[in-house]
Amino acid sequence: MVAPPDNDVLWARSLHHSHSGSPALVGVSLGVREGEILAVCGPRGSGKTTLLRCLSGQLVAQQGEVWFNSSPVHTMSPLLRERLRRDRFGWIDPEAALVPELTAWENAALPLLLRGSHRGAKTAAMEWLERLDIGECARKRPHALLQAERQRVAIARALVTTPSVLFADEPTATLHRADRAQVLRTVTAAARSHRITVVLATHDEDVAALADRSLTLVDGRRVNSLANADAEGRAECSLSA
Ligand SMILES: Nc1ncnc2c1ncn2[C@@H]1O[C@H](COP(=O)(O)OP(=O)(O)OP(=O)(O)O)[C@@H](O)[C@H]1O
Repeated sequence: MVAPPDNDVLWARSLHHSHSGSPALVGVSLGVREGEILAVCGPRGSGKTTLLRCLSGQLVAQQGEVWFNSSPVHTMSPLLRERLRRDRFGWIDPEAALVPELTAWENAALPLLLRGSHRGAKTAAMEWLERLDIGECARKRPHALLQAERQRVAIARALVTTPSVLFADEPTATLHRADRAQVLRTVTAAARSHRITVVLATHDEDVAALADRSLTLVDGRRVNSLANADAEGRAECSLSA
């Protein structure tokens, strides 16, 4: 087992994974630099979600390696992987799964509350809700929120711990076009200002254009990697993959 390059926060080598015998990832390798925003593009069923789940330690690929900050994720115990996800990663799903009994701010603060970081949890959650333009919804429960508002709460929850890496799986797929651009700009600006590395799965070219770099999967295989010359406010471009 050879350790990855020091300057990649996340690194994967030759990932292979099948679901019930049908291949979802076929030899995918990549590296992501600290603070980089990488878009993982590809049509439906091309393996984007499976790749994000392998990189974040939710799933261990049947073959291949995943490293986070020079630690092998693929050989970690389930408990260590869970801790890694809780302490260092944020995750946004296409549709918000919020706790119905909790208010918006309590949902957003949940990762901090679960860590036992009660002090400052509400302030941090409120700051993210304000930044995502839903501060006035803080006391509402999910059933009283619009779908777009629920998704913003889920985004606030993913950012509230200031994770090292944010995994965003089609984070704006359920939003209207106008909402989509604004939410994505907020997320990418927040990531850049806090040096959060982002791995963003999308099949939308407009979304991918906000990243520093994009790679494309087709039928579970990597077909290219492009630096986005005009990504907004981008950090220095990484060509490490
Ligand atoms: N839990 C599962 N059980 C069986 N097959 C699965 C499972 N998850 C994914 N697949 C299959 O694996 C392949 C890759 O799916 P994946 O969800 O990773 O792709 P995707 O690019 O994220 O697609 P989408 O844009 O539709 O979410 C697809 O053929 C999909 O049907």
